[in-house]
Amino acid sequence: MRDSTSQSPTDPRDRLIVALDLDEPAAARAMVDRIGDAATFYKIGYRLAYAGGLALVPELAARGLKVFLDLKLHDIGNTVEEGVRALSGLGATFLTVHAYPQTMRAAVRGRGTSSLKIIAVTVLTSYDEGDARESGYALPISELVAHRAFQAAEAGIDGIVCSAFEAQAVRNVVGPASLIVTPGIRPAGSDSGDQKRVMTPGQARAAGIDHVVVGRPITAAADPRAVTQAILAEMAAQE
Ligand SMILES: O=C(O)c1cc(=O)[nH]c(=O)n1[C@@H]1O[C@H](COP(=O)(O)O)[C@@H](O)[C@H]1O
Repeated sequence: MRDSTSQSPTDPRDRLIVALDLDEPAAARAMVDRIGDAATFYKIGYRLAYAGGLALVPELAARGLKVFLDLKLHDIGNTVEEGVRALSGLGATFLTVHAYPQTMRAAVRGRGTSSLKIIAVTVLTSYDEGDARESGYALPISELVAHRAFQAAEAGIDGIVCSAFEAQAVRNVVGPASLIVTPGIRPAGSDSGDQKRVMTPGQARAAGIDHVVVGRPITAAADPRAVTQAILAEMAAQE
């Protein structure tokens, strides 16, 4: 399997990003403590960020953990650029923006020389072809994702969020140095919820992704640490 990406994780635990989609920082801290050293990379989305969770970014970073700040920014260029600039010193490793050319170029300018990696969200994993058509897109999802991945590469973006179904096509477009991050990941037998383009951790790894994002299957589990370890073991079996 392809595994020569220059930015690909060296610690296998970094391949799994646990989405801390919880109501408050105290709940997120408790979840991080329960998972313990099984996970090294956490995602803070806007549910938690708007409830005081931005303060967790430097806090988790100071504990040696990596943070994916998933704010999915999209606005006029100046607002995105200055917003990214304001976020770039927090200590996050990844920040998401929507994959629109103006937005992506502005985010790259705002990131400047900081080590923050800008990750572009192509087509949400909760969308199927009908949802994309309803939103006014005539292209099939696979083509829309590839189109946006191409534009992301042109804009100097560091990585792509897509579903694992599009991972190989995206790799062909962005090359080996770009990161591919896939949510919509479900261990076999677990509830898909609102996700529509879904793969298992092992299938995603075999498809050449760099990182999977998993939230509810871990955070809603009776034993989040055990589920985390099982997902990592399933991915390691594909190495
Ligand atoms: O940018 C993301 O992280 C994201 C993009 C996408 O296309 N689909 C998607 O599910 N996500 C996020 O990934 C996480 C998936 O959570 P679960 O469905 O609970 O595993 C959520 O925090 C979503 O906001």
